[in-house]
Amino acid sequence: MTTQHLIQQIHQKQSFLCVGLDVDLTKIPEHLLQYEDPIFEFNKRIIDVTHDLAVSYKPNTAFYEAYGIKGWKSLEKTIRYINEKYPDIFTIADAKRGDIGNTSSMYAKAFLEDLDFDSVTVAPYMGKDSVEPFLAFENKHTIMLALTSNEGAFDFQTLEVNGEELYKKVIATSKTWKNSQNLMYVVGATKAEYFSEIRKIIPDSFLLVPGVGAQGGSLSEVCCYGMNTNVGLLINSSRGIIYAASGMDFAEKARAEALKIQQEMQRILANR
Ligand SMILES: O=C(O)c1cc(=O)[nH]c(=O)n1[C@@H]1O[C@H](COP(=O)(O)O)[C@@H](O)[C@H]1O
Repeated sequence: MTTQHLIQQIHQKQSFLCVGLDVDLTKIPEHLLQYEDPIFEFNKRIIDVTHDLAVSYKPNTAFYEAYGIKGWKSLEKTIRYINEKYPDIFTIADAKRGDIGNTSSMYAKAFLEDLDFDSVTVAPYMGKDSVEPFLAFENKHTIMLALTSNEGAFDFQTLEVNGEELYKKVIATSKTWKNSQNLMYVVGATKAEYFSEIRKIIPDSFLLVPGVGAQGGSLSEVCCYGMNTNVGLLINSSRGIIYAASGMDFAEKARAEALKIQQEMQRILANR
């Protein structure tokens, strides 16, 4: 999907919500466990009730890999379902990959070609040659960790290196890589006060922003400091939406949570 298409979807739906499909079999409604593929059944229901409120879905691959080959099959069925039924949705494989070049090429093929996601998350620790293989795919996007939502972000990312914080150096350097126009960046919603500084380095890039909902980040603060003229934000909530309830009404409750966020987004878009 092109960035232009994503922007168009954001305006059409008045939403920049990304629903995180982090499915844990111990948390899904019991009545779904009788199906052959409970994870897929859960996802299908969540997707069907939120697709008009969200522009993106982000399965975190850990939640599928944890169930071995069955989990991988559920992931495959989920992405095929979205691509066939809701082709205007921007899909993110949250896999946080990155390795020496030839290995990264294989990771990129797995997620961007075989599974046909629109994007994949990568960790930048191994540098240029570990990220560039992902950037080679036309109309696909590589979402690189910049400043993460967790406490451990302060262990390395904010350390000063030659007078500059490491995360800033990483972002600025990534702009010099081949096909860097295909880069987006992860910035945690729990770090709203950093967005202005980040926007000075990458004013036009899309930012994937996890950390609202269960991690307590503020949507309005993130928008205040992080939004650009194209909106430029995809705000992710996983647990806050998909586990809104665990009974027979889980899908309606998930929709109600997604609707709350979408309505707040609509208000923010109208007032900017
Ligand atoms: O890359 C991510 O998506 C990510 C980066 C980050 O800094 N923090 C973060 O929480 N995430 C992911 O975003 C999702 C957040 O889930 P909830 O906290 O349940 O909304 C999980 O899949 C995390 O792995």
